[in-house]
Amino acid sequence: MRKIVIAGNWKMFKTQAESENFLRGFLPHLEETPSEREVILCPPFTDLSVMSKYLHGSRVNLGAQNVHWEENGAYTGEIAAPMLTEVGVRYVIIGHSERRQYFGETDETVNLRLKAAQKYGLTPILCVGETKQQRDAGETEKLISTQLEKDLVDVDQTNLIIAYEPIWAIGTGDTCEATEANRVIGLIRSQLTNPHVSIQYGGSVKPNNIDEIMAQPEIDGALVGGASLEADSFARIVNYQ
Ligand SMILES: O=C(CO)COP(=O)(O)O
Repeated sequence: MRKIVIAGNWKMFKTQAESENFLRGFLPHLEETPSEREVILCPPFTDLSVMSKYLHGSRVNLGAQNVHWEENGAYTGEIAAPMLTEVGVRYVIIGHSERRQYFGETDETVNLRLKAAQKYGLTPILCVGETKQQRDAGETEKLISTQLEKDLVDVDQTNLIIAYEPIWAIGTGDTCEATEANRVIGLIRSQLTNPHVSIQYGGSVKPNNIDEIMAQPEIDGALVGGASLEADSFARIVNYQ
């Protein structure tokens, strides 16, 4: 069975006080959320500890936005898996296009991070997706196939979530057509050895398009940026019809 997974990626937004304020507004909405839906929030590192305490006993799980492959060491600015698990983190986004684009993330380092996350019991959310230029050149399938091939070397597919995030749809309001996202996600699934991996769509997911996205047979959830920053809007997404 493929699990439905709705995750909010807060990127570099929200102080601790703002994160608590969000939870005050968001948690009451979850009374309406079907129990089989997994709800995850991925805030900045500094919010994790305070949110973990606030979320104690709630059904919301915490995710981080990155993890290093070593257990500790001289890696200024990085974070290690045991530091995350100690504060209650269960998931971690790896290989987001913003990491690949601005911070030198490569398929090789993505692969190292995936394996390290799993070693310490975290479930990685691996992001893949093409640029506008690659899409226009007809290279979408090839690009994603190469990313998967390189990123998933020796990765355990029984503890993995994948997010298809076309880069041109991120933060642009220019959502990928639901049927097209469904098609690409079907292709991603055909390249996996485990048919039960949940595959999310990400890129301008909003309250007004979530129902159509989730109606697609191949799409198992959403990775939401901007629309996860506001309690009412993320609640509407989590409580899609
Ligand atoms: O990058 C994303 C989630 O990881 C998507 O961001 P937006 O929902 O703001 O387009």
